[in-house]
Amino acid sequence: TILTCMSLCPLGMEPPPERELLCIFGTGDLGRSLGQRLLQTGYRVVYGSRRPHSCGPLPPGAQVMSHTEAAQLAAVVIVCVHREHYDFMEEVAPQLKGKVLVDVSNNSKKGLYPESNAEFLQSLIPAASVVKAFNTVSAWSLQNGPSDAHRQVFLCGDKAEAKQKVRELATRLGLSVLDRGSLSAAREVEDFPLQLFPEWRLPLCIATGLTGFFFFYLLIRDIIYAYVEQDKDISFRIMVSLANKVFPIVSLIMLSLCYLPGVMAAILQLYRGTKYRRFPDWLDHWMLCRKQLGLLALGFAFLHVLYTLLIPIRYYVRYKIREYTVLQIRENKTEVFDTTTAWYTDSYFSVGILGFALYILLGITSLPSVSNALSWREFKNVMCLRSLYFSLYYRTASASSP
Ligand SMILES: NC(=O)C1=CN([C@@H]2O[C@H](COP(=O)(O)OP(=O)(O)OC[C@H]3O[C@@H](n4cnc5c(N)ncnc54)[C@H](OP(=O)(O)O)[C@@H]3O)[C@@H](O)[C@H]2O)C=CC1
Ligand SMILES: [Cu+2]
Repeated sequence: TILTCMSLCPLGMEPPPERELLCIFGTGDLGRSLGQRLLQTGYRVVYGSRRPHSCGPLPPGAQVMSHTEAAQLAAVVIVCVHREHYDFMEEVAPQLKGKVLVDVSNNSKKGLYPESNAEFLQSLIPAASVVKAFNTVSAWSLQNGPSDAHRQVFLCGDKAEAKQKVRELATRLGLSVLDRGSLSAAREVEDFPLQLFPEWRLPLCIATGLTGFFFFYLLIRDIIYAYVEQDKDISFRIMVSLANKVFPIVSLIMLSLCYLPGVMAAILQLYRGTKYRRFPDWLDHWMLCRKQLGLLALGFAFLHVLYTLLIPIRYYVRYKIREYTVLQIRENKTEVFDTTTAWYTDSYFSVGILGFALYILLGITSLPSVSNALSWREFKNVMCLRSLYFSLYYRTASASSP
């Protein structure tokens, strides 16, 4: 633990022994942030730029010169330039012979180019050893101290020595390094930053679609129907009552959508008699966004809890209670206390709260850092408990509602 802690803690790192000089091409956002961190770590940094005299403020202590001059000075060159501009590299090629070239670039879309950026760079400068790294860290997080999610650096390259050099560099920066193999893995590594959002897109669309559908359905069924049939205006119910019907419905559907693909995948494997075949694309995609479906379901359940807690302070509810009390007084009647109802409503709330607590527990355990610390059996028990509470909650809920 102490060892990993030290490798993660930038301030606890030893500075490089002989204040090694590194070269960075490009004085843009990433070039500056990376240079600043490297200088803080104890490296010396020289920038290679198209305009060494007018490139704006650079981190204090850094030198700046032309690409050719800068490349000559260092054994490692970090290319912080977009792939579209890589053609300038060919002019620098003679100075890059035998050097380690670090490719940090990302693309804005998948499949934009036939080969990965790193392989493209290697083909431009065959005499250098290209290593892909740092593309998953951001300039922003480098400046503001990387959080856990932005600590991970994926490395790949064909020359072991070159990779080792970059690995050392990343470790000194307080980043954790994962070796992804040879340069042919660069394409996959370049896709990582693009994969952050697609997993949310589908779940968000489903959530919006379901919310919209059930809102309009309930609007017609409850409010417009009452208006047309009985000429009653109960449109104020849209704000709380209607919303509080939509949220739990959407939450439960999303929760089932979160578990359904796992069951379907299991059935498919049993049917095929093997687990060594790919799932159809739609199922694969669905399986990959289960966590997001579950987290959105949790969000909707949370809204449902808030809206339910709000009920007693609503004007409408207070009015109804007062009206009923006055009616009893007028008619000189007394409502008898019904123990069964008391039991029903209390257990309804209590099981609801416990169910929600377990829902949250499930949400927390699905966070990578927590689930890594749990064994599979612990995780499974959390899930079983939760579904037990849910079935209890909805049984009491249906029994207690009029
Ligand atoms: N910003 C980020 O958070 C991250 C960026 N990256 C990758 O890092 C690379 C650089 O990104 P970023 O710093 O944000 O980009 P910027 O646009 O901020 O900077 C790019 C730099 O490239 C140089 N440049 C621009 N055009 C040319 C050209 N025609 N020929 C030679 N050099 C040129 C310029 O430096 P000069 O004027 O000094 O020559 C410029 O400052 C990209 O490949 C990006 O995908 C990867 C991870 C995170
Ligand atoms: Cu409920």
